[in-house]
Amino acid sequence: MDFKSDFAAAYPEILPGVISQNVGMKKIAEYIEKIAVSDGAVFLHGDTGTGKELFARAIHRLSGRSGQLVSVNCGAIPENLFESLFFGHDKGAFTGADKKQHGFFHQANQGTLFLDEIGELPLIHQAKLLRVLESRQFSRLGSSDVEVFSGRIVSASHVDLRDQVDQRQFREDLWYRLNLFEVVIPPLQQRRDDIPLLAQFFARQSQRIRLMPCALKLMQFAEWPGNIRQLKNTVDKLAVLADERHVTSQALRQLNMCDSDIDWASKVAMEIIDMPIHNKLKTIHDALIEQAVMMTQGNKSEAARLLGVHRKVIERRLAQIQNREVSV
Ligand SMILES: Nc1ncnc2c1ncn2[C@@H]1O[C@H](COP(=O)(O)OP(=O)(O)OP(=O)(O)O)[C@@H](O)[C@H]1O
Repeated sequence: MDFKSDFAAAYPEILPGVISQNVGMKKIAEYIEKIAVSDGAVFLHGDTGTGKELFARAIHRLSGRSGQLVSVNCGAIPENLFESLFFGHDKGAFTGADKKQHGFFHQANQGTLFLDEIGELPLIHQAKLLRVLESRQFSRLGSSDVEVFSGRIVSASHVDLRDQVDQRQFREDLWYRLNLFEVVIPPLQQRRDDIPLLAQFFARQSQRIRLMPCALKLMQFAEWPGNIRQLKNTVDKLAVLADERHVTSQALRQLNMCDSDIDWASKVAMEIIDMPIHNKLKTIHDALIEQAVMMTQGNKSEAARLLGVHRKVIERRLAQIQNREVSV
C-alpha cells in the first residue's frame, strides 16, 4: 500500500474534506450525496465549529456546478451595504460608486451562494433576499438591466431558526424557501468516537507531534464547546508548545489543554455512578462491548483492540448476550 492510500484508510473522508468514522455522520454523508446534485436549497444547522462551512464546500463540490462557491457571513454585512454587496452596483449609483461592481448573486451564478449565520440577517434584508429567491431575478443598483440568478443556495445557522420564526424574528416564508433539505450536524460530544481520529489527523497535518493513546483518551472525554475548531486549535497549539514530540495526557494537563483536571476514567465513573442503572458494572461492561462491536462493524479483533482486552473476552460476552436473547 502506498502512503496516499494508507493515509486515506487511516483518516476516512465521508465527503470531500470531511473526516469521520461515526455511524451517524456516515448517514448524513449519504443523504448529502443524494441531495448535492439537486438544485434545492440546503439548510445546515449545527453548533459553532461543527463543520458547517466544510459541508457547504463539500455540497458545492459534489453538485458538479460550473460556477464558484461564494461564502457570505450574514452577520458581518453592514446594513447600508446589503444591496450593493448582494446585487452589485453601476458606476455613479451612489456617492463613492466610482466603478461598476458585481454582487454576490452575480458571482455565485451557476455556482453556490453560501449564506452563513443566516439568522443574523435583519428582517428588511430577509424580504429582499426572498424576492430574489422567488423571482430568480435582480438588478444592480443604478441599473435597469435584469439579471437572472440560477445559483444554488446553501445557508447555515448555529441557532434554531424555527424558534426565530416563532418569535417573528425570521420570516416563515423565507425559512421554507431555505430549508428544502435540512441537515443537522451533531456536536462533537455526540460523536466522541471522532475525537481521537480528528485529533490524530490534525497532529499528522502539523508534522510535529504524535498524540499518545492516554492523551487521546483524555481528549475524547473532555468537553469541546467550540467543537472541531477548538479541537484543531488545541492540537495546533500543542504542536508549538509541547516539549516532547510524543504528547502524553500529562503533557496535555500541564499545558492546560483539556478542561478536566481529573482523570478521564474518574470522570466517566462519576457520571455513571450518578445514573439510576441497576447492576451498573455489568450493564456498562455489556454496553462497552456492544458499542465497540457496532463501531467496528462487527470486527471482533478491532473491537478488542479498541477496548484493550483479548478477543476472547468479546466473543465470550457476545455469546452470553446472544444466549440470553434467545432464551427470553
Ligand atoms: N469532519 C471534519 N474533518 C476535518 N476537519 C474538520 C471537520 N469538521 C470541521 N473541520 C475543521 O474545523 C474547523 C471549523 O469548521 P467550520 O468552519 O466548517 O465550522 P462551522 O460550523 O462553519 O463554524 P462557525 O459556526 O463558527 O462558522 C475548520 O478548520 C474545518 O476545516
